[in-house]
Amino acid sequence: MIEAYGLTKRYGPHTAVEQLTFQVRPGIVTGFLGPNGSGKSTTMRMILGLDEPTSGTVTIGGHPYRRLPNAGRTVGALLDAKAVHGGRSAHSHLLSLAQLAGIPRQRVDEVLDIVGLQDVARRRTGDFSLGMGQRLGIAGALLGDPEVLLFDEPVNGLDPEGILWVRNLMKGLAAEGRTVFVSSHLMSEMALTADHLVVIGQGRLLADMSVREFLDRHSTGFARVRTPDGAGEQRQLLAKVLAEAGARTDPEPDGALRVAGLPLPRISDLAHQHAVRLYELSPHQASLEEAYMRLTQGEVAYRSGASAAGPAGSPWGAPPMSYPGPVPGPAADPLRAPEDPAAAPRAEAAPAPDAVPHPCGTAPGGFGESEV
Ligand SMILES: Nc1ncnc2c1ncn2[C@@H]1O[C@H](COP(=O)(O)OP(=O)(O)OP(=O)(O)O)[C@@H](O)[C@H]1O
Repeated sequence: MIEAYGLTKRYGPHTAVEQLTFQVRPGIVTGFLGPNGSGKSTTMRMILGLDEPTSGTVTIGGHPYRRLPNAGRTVGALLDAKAVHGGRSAHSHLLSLAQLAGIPRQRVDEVLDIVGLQDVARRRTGDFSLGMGQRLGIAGALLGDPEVLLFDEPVNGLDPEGILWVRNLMKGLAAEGRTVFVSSHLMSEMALTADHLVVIGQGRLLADMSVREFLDRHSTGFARVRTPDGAGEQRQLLAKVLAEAGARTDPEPDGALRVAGLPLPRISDLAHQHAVRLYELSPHQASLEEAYMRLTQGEVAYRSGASAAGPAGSPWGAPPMSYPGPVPGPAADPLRAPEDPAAAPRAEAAPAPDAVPHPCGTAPGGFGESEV
């Protein structure tokens, strides 16, 4: 169990994390969600003893990370998949970590097998793709067969098959009774992976509840209504009538109307009274992604200038970023802001934990350059 109480981190005048109190329980996957710059990595670094809280506490199994007995075996983490010496092979990287933590050599082959890197185990990690690097980072986290696992954006760079694999891995680890805390800015992915959500915005707690409860609380129902003439006169008349009755209406790209604020029978009655024929009248629930966008609206630290006003006719007013839906390419990632050097986390000199490799793959004192 991970427990944070009043966790706060300030960098000079900037508050990165503010009064966070939450628990991460064993046996389930807990998703840690927030837009870019909301404080997820800072929180994870404090959990792992890599950053000192300005105030508040965070413990794993009742101990601060640095006082954990056998931390290297109790906690595994993937923080930054790129934090690997590019000249070393995957095998030698993992072997160094294993040796420092007193983990038997054969475990290296086991974790390489689990993450599917056995065929490239002797290749330079510098030649690895982003996805292979993620798999290597996950292998490092699993090395000590730990009870508590933290993953910071583990699906970054993975293809659909890799994403599915990570999802099943997380669920499997939780099913074994482990504590699994996984950060993401993609609600759609978390909806399929997590049982519980901790959502933050600008360092503050926005939600701490099950995925089901999150949906029930934050998503709103709406109706889709379609007239035979698409965006023609009939639809215009219906939109006017529904708006007069108190509904919010928004045009959908396919010519339908999205109607919120009126029950379906009332929409049907109004259409009938005004002789508007309907080809569709169907109930819908906003997706988890939409619910998340609504919740974090106004909590986005870095926003894209082009889309800051939101799409025309957005049912959510002016969301912090346009959400174009499942479009391939960079636009599919609604919360990724353009590169902002000011937003890049800077390494903070923190006293090294005990002389064991850190679960996120960084070893106190550094590793040698040569193959082991
Ligand atoms: N060492 C640091 N010094 C100063 N500011 C920092 C430092 N580390 C993080 N920050 C700031 O704290 C805020 C939270 O950053 P953090 O990296 O924790 O967010 P995040 O939610 O993990 O973002 P992302 O999803 O982009 O990784 C940001 O405004 C960031 O610029």
